[in-house]
Amino acid sequence: MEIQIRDLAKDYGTVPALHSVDLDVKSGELLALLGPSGSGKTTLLRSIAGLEQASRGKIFFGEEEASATPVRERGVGFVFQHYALFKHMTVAENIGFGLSVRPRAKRPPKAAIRERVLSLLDLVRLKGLEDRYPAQLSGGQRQRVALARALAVDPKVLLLDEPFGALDAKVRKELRKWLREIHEETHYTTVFVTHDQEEALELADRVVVLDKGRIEQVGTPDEVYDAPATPFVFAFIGDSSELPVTVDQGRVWLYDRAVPLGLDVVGHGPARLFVRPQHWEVGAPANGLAGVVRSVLRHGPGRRAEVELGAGVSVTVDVSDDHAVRTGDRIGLKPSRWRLFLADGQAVAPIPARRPAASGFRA
Ligand SMILES: Nc1ncnc2c1ncn2[C@@H]1O[C@H](COP(=O)(O)OP(=O)(O)OP(=O)(O)O)[C@@H](O)[C@H]1O
Repeated sequence: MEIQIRDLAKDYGTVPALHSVDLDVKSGELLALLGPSGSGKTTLLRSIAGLEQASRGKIFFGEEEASATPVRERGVGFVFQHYALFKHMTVAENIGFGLSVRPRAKRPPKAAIRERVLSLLDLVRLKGLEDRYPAQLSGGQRQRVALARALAVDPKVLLLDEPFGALDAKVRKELRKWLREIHEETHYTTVFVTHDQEEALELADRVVVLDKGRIEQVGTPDEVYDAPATPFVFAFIGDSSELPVTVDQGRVWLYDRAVPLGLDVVGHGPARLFVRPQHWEVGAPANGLAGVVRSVLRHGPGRRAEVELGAGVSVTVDVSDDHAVRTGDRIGLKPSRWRLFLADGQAVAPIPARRPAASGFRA
């Protein structure tokens, strides 16, 4: 079931939480809503569910206007971060609940409900735990039950609000893998909210990056990481350094020094240059932007240096172990990949991406 969101806006009194959001969710895809706290992720998800009344705009499930359909009839499966299962019901009763409370005419026979519950238990890898009570499960197991309960009624869309947010890092990682596997098996159209970029990039087919109630970018994990569309997305996803530069006659200047970008750029005026730590080439001071190494710290398998370029500008640089870079050294830096945004937020030139992004320069 595809979802179309058109010009959706939501205000809480005078506080705008969503501004004119347009979004298409493809049938069968796993879409992440990613953004900092207060960016509107939950409001968007709850609006899709019908739990929040939008101030303006429309939502379609397929051809049908969902925004005109009562919540109960939207056919939405919802899993919350703290979805309290019914404590007095067993796992099997919890999962079968949605089916067992259907009106008599639509309610499957008891044996059919039992069969559906057992197959869902199998799907969420909890076979054998059907007679336990929620208090006898771990947090991760409870979220699996919550997902099975949401799936029991065969929803048109599945909505997950920080489903693993309350769990520890190791369990989160396991459940991430598990959710991806379940998605491969079931292909429910799924939208999930997370503020954890690693979770979004690892799990989702596409990521929607939100800030202040607006969509900044929609793209595959590779697209949002390799070719961020806006300065916000570049700064928010992955590590990066930002240099306040000026574009003049095809060259990019950090104050009075030309930044060695290897090609000319189109545009004029103040701009923001973004570079990821792994995209600096380290050489002699005369061979690039000269700077002084202020610190070198271990970072995963390699090392990461803070390099001061002067005038209060520092950048973070990954250095391989065989580079003898030490605190106090003077080195020269050249960006191998970068992205430049003019003051109006437009990208001047794309980063050569692993997966080719739209290429060419802006006129
Ligand atoms: N019931 C409410 N009443 C008033 N303002 C609200 C209400 N719910 C959300 N907001 C405001 O709307 C904006 C978006 O909130 P929302 O919960 O959608 O953000 P979020 O991205 O999900 O944040 P978080 O990651 O912290 O949950 C915020 O400014 C928030 O303070």
